[in-house]
Amino acid sequence: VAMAHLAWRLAQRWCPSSLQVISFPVVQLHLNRTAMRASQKDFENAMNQVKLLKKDPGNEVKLKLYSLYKQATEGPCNVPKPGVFDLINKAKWDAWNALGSLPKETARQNYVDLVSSLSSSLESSSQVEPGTDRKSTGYETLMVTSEDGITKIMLNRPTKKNALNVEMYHEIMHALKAASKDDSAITVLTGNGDYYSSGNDLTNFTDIPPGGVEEKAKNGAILLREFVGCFIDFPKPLIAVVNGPAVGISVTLLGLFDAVYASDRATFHTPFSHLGQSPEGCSSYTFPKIMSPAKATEMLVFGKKLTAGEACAQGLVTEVFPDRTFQKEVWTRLKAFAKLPPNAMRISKEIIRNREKEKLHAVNAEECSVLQGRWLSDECMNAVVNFLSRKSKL
Ligand SMILES: CCCCCCCCCC/C=C\CC(=O)SCCNC(=O)CCNC(=O)[C@H](O)C(C)(C)COP(=O)(O)OP(=O)(O)OC[C@H]1O[C@@H](n2cnc3c(N)ncnc32)[C@H](O)[C@@H]1OP(=O)(O)O
Repeated sequence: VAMAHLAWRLAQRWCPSSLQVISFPVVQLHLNRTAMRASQKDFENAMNQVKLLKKDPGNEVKLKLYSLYKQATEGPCNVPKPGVFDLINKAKWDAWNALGSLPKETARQNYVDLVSSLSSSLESSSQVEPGTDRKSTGYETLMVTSEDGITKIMLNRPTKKNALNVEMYHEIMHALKAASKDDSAITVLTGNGDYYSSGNDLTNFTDIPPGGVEEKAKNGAILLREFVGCFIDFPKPLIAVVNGPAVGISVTLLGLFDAVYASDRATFHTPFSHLGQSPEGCSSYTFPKIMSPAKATEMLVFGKKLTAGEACAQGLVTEVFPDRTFQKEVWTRLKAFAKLPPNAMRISKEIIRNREKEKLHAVNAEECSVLQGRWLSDECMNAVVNFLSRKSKL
């Protein structure tokens, strides 16, 4: 009752009034501006401008910016509606959904107009972090930067140990697609804070759609398959900089990276059986190949946690560095790699990956289908409930 009361009070504060205000000016802008078209460059400039605003424009404007950004980049909202208790994501979903079938170009123009009006009304700073060529904004759960020929995708939910919520899955896919087309030579995935990532956000299981848990599991499997597919198909050298402990899907995906550098503080843990789940990220195929079937079984079936040294000895990690010098040593090395001829690196990766691609996609499909069933099992549901009610941690 207390939860419902709290949710209702928060919903009153957040949603109905702000959403009416959100949708109306957007429609007006649409009518007034149909003749104008913002270019992709204008849109990118506007995204950078938002980052430079010194004053917080407030939640209502941020919701507008968010919805226009999503509409401009992904088109009409067609993702499942978050549950009533997931207030923030629900407010964002409502804002995006309120844009209906507004064309992408118009959303892009409206975004540019809104940012321009904010920039003139709020003081903005023209200072860019020194040495930063480009900073991608518009991400809620990531920090994406590009400099020295390296696009860095940093998982940015440090207070949740960089657990992957549904939004983060989508944003990583988006960032990978953008990185595959930008002018960087290599791409890096890393974590902000003390963890690399604690894996799938277990609250992903809580907002049940009208179609019930079956629909939730089906949507989860579709999302997971698409997500892992982006790693299989990523065309440039992809490097993991594992700054701290890694759990679940953040570990299994490492088998699809081209190099993995780890701090000696990192650990590698895939407690799938403890969670009533089964391996994903193609690990049922890559891990036995990388480390032998028996060692893979210890990790994937018995949930044995490896130190960074052990993971390196078994081939999952390329090299381990002392935590004290980790960042300096790794980035020095990556900057040198990024100076190599990018087309040669891309073609060499293609030759290595192409032999396996079909197999990897087939494995991915099978793993997702098995997991879809697992998510409906009592074993899995009990494990999630135990974590969420704080009865158990890893
Ligand atoms: C059916 C729909 C699915 C939709 C999604 C589809 C794709 C899914 C595909 C992948 C499926 C599974 C693969 C996996 O990744 S399985 C692994 C899942 N991860 C875990 O089980 C880790 C759970 N976390 C912990 O055990 C501990 O938090 C920790 C990582 C050992 C850290 O312990 P700590 O004591 O140092 O810190 P703690 O206080 O617990 O954490 C700080 C806050 O962060 C929250 N948090 C951490 N990890 C997660 C997580 N994985 N999910 C959700 N929340 C997490 C934690 O609750 C704390 O929050 P708060 O401060 O209490 O608010």
